[in-house]
Order: sequence, then C-alpha cells, then structure tokens
Amino acid sequence: MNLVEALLQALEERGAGEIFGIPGDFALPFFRIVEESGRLPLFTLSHEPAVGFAADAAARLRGTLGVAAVTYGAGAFNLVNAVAGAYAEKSPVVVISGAPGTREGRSGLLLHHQGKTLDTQYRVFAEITCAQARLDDAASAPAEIARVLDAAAAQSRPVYLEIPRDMVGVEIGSVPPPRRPPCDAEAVAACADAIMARLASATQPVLMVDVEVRRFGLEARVAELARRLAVPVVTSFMGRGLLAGADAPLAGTYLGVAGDPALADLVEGSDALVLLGVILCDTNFGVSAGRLDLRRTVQALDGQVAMGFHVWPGIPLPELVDALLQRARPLGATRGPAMRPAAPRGLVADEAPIGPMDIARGINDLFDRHGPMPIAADTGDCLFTAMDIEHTDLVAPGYYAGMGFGVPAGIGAQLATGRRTLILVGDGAFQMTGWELGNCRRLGIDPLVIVFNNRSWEMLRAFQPQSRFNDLDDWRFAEAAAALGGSGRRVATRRELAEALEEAAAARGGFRLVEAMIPRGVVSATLERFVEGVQRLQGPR
Ligand SMILES: Cc1ncc(Cc2c([C@H](C)O)sc(CCOP(=O)(O)OP(=O)(O)O)c2C)c(N)n1
Ligand SMILES: [Mg+2]
Repeated sequence: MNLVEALLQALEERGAGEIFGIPGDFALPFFRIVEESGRLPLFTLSHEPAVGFAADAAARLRGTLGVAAVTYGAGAFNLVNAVAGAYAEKSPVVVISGAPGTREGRSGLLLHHQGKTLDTQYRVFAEITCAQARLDDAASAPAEIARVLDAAAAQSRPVYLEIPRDMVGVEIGSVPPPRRPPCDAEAVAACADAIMARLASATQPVLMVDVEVRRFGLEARVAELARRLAVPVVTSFMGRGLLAGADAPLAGTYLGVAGDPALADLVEGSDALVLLGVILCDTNFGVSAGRLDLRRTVQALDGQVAMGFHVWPGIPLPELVDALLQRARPLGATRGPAMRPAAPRGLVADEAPIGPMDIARGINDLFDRHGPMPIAADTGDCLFTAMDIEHTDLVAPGYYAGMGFGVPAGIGAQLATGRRTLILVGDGAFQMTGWELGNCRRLGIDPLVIVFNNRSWEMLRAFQPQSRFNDLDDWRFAEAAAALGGSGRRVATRRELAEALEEAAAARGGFRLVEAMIPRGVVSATLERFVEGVQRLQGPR
C-alpha cells in the first residue's frame, strides 16, 4: 500500500467520513490518489478558510475526525484561522498539507509558496495543533501517522501532517490500528467516588455540559447520568444544542446575566456544580454576575479533573462518565424540564418590520411543522438569536467567535450527516464566505440559509454605537442567489418572512436563501443583555 492509501485507511478506521480540500501543485499527487482510491469522498470548495470550517463542522457533528487537505504555503496559511478556531473549540481536524519533495527542498532555490523558510509552515501549525509529523521517511511513516491521528482522537484537537509530494506513492507498512491512551482505572474510581461524595452532600447539585461531551460522543451517557442522579443539567453557551432530543432533565443554557435569571440562580447558587467538558472561557462565564466561584466547582476537561484545590491527572472524560454511571443514584429533586422555558413560537405574519426574535419564532414554528434541522450559525446576532431557537444540533464558533464559519460549516454539516442544514449568518459574515454556496449544486446539497441583513456590523455597534465604520452597504444577497445556483427571496415584513420560510422549507434541490432585512440598531434581547452584562462587569472604559 502506498503512503496516501495507508493514510486514508487509517483515517477511515478512526471515523473520518470525507476530505474537504483545495489542491495545488505540491498536493496534486495526493489529491490524485485520494480521487482514484475512492476510499473517502473528496469535496472541494473555493477558499481554504471554508475548507477548514467545513472539516471542523463535520468533526463536531459526527463526533469523529474532520479532514482538511491543502497545498503548501498559499493554501495552508489560508487555513490557519479556521484551525486556530478548531483548536480553541476542541474540534479534531486533521490538516494534510502537500509540500515540496525531499530532493527539491535541497535544490538551493527559494521555492514558490515558501513563506520564510521551508520549515515555517510546520512551526506555524505546531502552535495550533496538538501533534504534527512530516512524512518524509517510509520506515517511520506508519507509526507517525498512528501517533498523530490517535492524538487528535484522544485530545479532540487539530493535528498536522505534511507530505512531501515525492513521498505519496512510496510503499509503506500498514498503520497500527486506533489506540486510546491507557488510564489508571483505580484513579478514575477514586475520582468518581470523590465526585459522588461531593454531589451527595450538596443541597443544589447541577451538571453543566459543553464541547467535550459532544466530541467524545458522550451525550447519551451524560443524559442517562443526569437521569440517574436526578439532578438538573444545563449547557454552557458553547454547549448549546447538546442533549437536544435526549431524555434528560435539561434546564436550558447558562448565559449568566444575559440569560434566564432563574437558570442563572440555579447555576450560580449551586454548591456542587460539575462541569463536564466545559471550556472555562469568557463567552461561557464572562457574563456571570461574579457569584460563580469556579474554585467550588468540579471541572472535568482536557483529561484531568479539578475539584476545589485538588487536581486529578489522567482522568479521561469517557472513563469518568462511565465510572459515575456505575455509582449514580437519585440525589435530588430534578428541577430540569419544569425550568426550561418553551422556545418562543407564533411568528405574527403582519406588515411589521422584522426583528431577530421574529426569525427565532419563525424557525421554531417551522421546526414544529417540518421537524428540527441541524443549525450552523456564524458569529454575530444570529448566534445570540439561536439561543431562542428550540434545542437542536448546533455548530457555531461560540468561544473563538471567528466570522465566516456559518456557510462553510453548514455545507460541511450537510455533506457529513446527509441532513438538510439551516444556516444562520449575518450580512458581514456572508460577505466573507457566503459565496461558498456556489458549490452547493456541484456538491448536491440544498441548505436553507437565513441572512440577517442589517447592513451593519451590528454586534460591534452594540458595543460602540458612535462608530460609523460599522455601517455596511446593502449587497442585495437574494438577487445573487440564482447566479450561484440557488434561489433567494428578500423579505422586509414578518408576513413575507413567514411566507419565505415556508416556501424554502417546502422546496428541495438547490440552496434556498432568505434575506431578512432587519433595521439597523435592532438586536436580540440576548445580545443586548450580553453587551450590558459585559460592560457592567468590565466597568467604565
Ligand atoms: C474573521 C473576523 N473578523 C472580525 C471579527 C470581529 C467582529 C465580531 C466579534 C465581536 O469579534 S462581530 C462583527 C460584526 C458581525 O457582523 P454581521 O456578520 O453582519 O453580524 P451582526 O450584524 O449580527 O453583528 C465583527 C466584524 C470577527 N469576529 N471575525
Ligand atoms: Mg450585520
């Protein structure tokens, strides 16, 4: 088997379902073998940031490896921002970059696509991945591939493989099968006993779930754990969409001062808050009213558990959840579902202008009629509006907060899951990567896209109203849809919005774009509370 065939087999054994990519001369031989082998479908897009976002979304939704393949230099450096976001949000994207051949690298000439030195790219990706390898030696290649891919799976972080173009056809031995790092069962048991004791002695135990629960495929087990313990479970902002459809005492999404006050009291007043796979970041906790003392919580993240001032190393989340399940017994009154306010419904189809909450109501009504759809949301008020949409699978840059994610992630999501995806994107973010919709016809997918067009970088204006640079022009996106192979409708009233959503949902084949015109300055209540909370907690500037 040649090096690429062995790599493809190893990727497939570890759950990869496709490769997103854009070739270049340093990667043409790699892409040729991928296409000829047919082992993993190859989906090309138009700009490398989209390749990274699509691979990231595929990894998140399927809970396995996503794969982004690019050419050296110009292609790979275009991917850096998406991979940095995947690292920050613990998404296991495998970056595969073509590279100059081992001999041509010694020619003494500066090579095209070379940034600084021939090692610069490797060093850049070493900063935003958890493992790396340059596959320039046939003897070590199988073990190197296994080491890097197993690190991606175990740590749920991106990894980097660089393949000199003269190595792709070299025969190598088979790659060792997937292997999880060993862990000390006694340590896991002792840790689980300590957590159970903490929960049993508490008056208001609460579980909070976030990205690692999805990344390690633990949603069903965590839902079962919450049921057996009979304690409420909440998601963090980043964890929104987790446990959607699961039978769990889900109380809602914690948003601190920007969210439901009763839910904030439940979390901030808990004397045993167990954070399962929760990233301790500002968007998850930045708007806490300061009442949340993280030193009193139990934090299980990145393969260790912190409880008060104790740290238990080598405690992988899957093994911990299983140990807790073995010990779980009813602990308290479940205050979950009774607390979760129903998502707002009943879009009023009148001649009033459209606000973000109208879009949330329209989508919830649509889900009631046609069933829920997975959502890919971009950064901007569309993501805050998603907090008012019924719990469903949601991929979004909730912590890294990079724009441009939404459309490519929605494309990756539908290709990875086969389910039609709802994409929520602002006009500013659409200007960045929305044009990737032009690939939907060739890829055979038909996402439903809602553009929140307020002709503005409105989230920035919410923080700094005096700045005129937040004003954007009106790009009339719906009119461009047909040129890109889809169809679009621009709507300015709630009646038109209701009609357009129903038309788009009922029509299949080709992407459908609903351009919702929102008056400048009109934002979701969640974004308003988030901005007010951040400014209050940060104090006067
Ligand atoms: C790649 C990139 N560039 C810049 C930013 C900064 C930024 C925001 C975050 C705070 O950093 S929110 C925002 C405006 C978003 O505009 P739009 O997509 O139209 O959505 P909305 O009008 O709903 O705000 C920008 C420019 C970013 N997050 N990501
Ligand atoms: Mg906008």
